[in-house]
Amino acid sequence: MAKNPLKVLVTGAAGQIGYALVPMIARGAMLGPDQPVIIHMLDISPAAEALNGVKMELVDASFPLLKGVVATTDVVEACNGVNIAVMVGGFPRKEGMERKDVMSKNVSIYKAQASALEKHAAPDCKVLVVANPANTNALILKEFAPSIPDKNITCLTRLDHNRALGQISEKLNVHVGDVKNVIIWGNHSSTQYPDANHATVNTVNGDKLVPDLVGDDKWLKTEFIATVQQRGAAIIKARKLSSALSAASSACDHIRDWVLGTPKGNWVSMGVYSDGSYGIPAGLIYSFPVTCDKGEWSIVQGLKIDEFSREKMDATAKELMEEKSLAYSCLN
Ligand SMILES: NC(=O)C1=CN([C@@H]2O[C@H](COP(=O)(O)OP(=O)(O)OC[C@H]3O[C@@H](n4cnc5c(N)ncnc54)[C@H](O)[C@@H]3O)[C@@H](O)[C@H]2O)C=CC1
Ligand SMILES: O=C([O-])CC(=O)C(=O)O
Repeated sequence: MAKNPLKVLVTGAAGQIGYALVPMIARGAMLGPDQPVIIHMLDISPAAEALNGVKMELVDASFPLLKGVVATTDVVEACNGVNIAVMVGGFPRKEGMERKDVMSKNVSIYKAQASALEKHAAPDCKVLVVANPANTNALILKEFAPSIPDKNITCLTRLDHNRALGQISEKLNVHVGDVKNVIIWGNHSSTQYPDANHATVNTVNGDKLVPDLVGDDKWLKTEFIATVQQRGAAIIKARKLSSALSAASSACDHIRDWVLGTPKGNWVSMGVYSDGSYGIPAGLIYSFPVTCDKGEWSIVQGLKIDEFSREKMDATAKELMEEKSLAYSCLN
C-alpha cells in the first residue's frame, strides 16, 4: 500500500541551499524512494517572487513522489502539520566573517519561528537547524518551543562529518564509502573537533583503524583537523558563496539516517541536546557520535578519550557556552 505523504518544511527555500535541497527531497533522497512528500517552503517577503519561481520549477520537474508544494511567506501556513522541519532560513556568513558574527541576525529569527513550530507542526515533528550559528540557533529554538521534545531538535554537523570522511578518503586513496565512524565533536564552527581516532576503512582484510593506515599522527592532529574546521571558509573563498550542494546533501543524510536508521556498525555525527555524556555540559546542543534506530538517536557511549581529544572537546564546549550567553544578550 502506498505510504501517506509526509510534510517537509524548508525555511529559506528561495536561498542557495534551499534551491539545492528541495529537488533532493522531491526525489526521495531524504525520506526514501517510496515516501511521498509535500514540501512546504517558507521565505521572507522580498524573496516571495523567487520562492514562487522555485515552486514553478518543482512543478515543471514532474517528481513522482511530490504530492504538493506550499510556497509562502506566512510562517503559520508554512509550519502547519509538518513532520520534518529543515531550518535553513537566515543570513549567511560572508567572506571574512566568523559564524558568531551572524549571531544577532539569526537568533531572533529562531526565537520567533520556535513558537510557530510549537503551535502548528505535527506533535512528533523532527527539526534540523542548518542556519548558522547552527548549534545556538537550535538551542534558542528548543528553549522557545518547550513543548517540542528535546530529542526532536538537532543541528547539522553531518556536513563536517562528510568532509572528514572525504579528507581521509583522499589521504588514503580509498573510496569514501569505505570510510566510516569519524566523529565531529562540538560546535559547527572552527572550534569543532574532527576526530579520526575510532574511524575505520573497510579493506579486503576487514576493517582497519584510520590512525594505523594513515601512520602519521601529526597529519591527523594538525592538517586534517584544520582542513575540516576551515572547509566552510575555503568554499566561501573559492565560490564567494557558502557551501550549498554539500550542505543540502548532508541535510538529507542527517534526516534519512535519523528517520530510517544508521546502518549496523556505523555511527554519524549530529548536533543534539547534551545529556552530560563524555563530560559535556548538559543543556548545550553539541555534536556527538550517534546511532539511530526507529526514529530515535542515541549517543554512542564508552569511546576512549585521550588527553588531546579531551582538550579539544572542552574547548568547543566552552565556545558553545559563550555563544549561548551571547545569544541571550542579543535577544534582550
Ligand atoms: N550547518 C551547516 O553545515 C551549514 C550552514 N549554512 C548556513 O545555512 C544558512 C543558509 O545558507 P544559504 O542558503 O547559502 O543562504 P541564502 O542567503 O542563499 O539563503 C537564505 C534564505 O533565507 C531567507 N530568510 C532570511 N530570513 C528568513 C526568515 N526569517 N524566514 C525564512 N527565510 C528567511 C533569505 O531570504 C534567503 O532566501 C546560512 O545561515 C548559512 O550560514 C551553510 C552551509 C552549511
Ligand atoms: O562556513 C559557513 O558559513 C557555511 C557553513 O556553515 C559551512 O560551509 O560549513
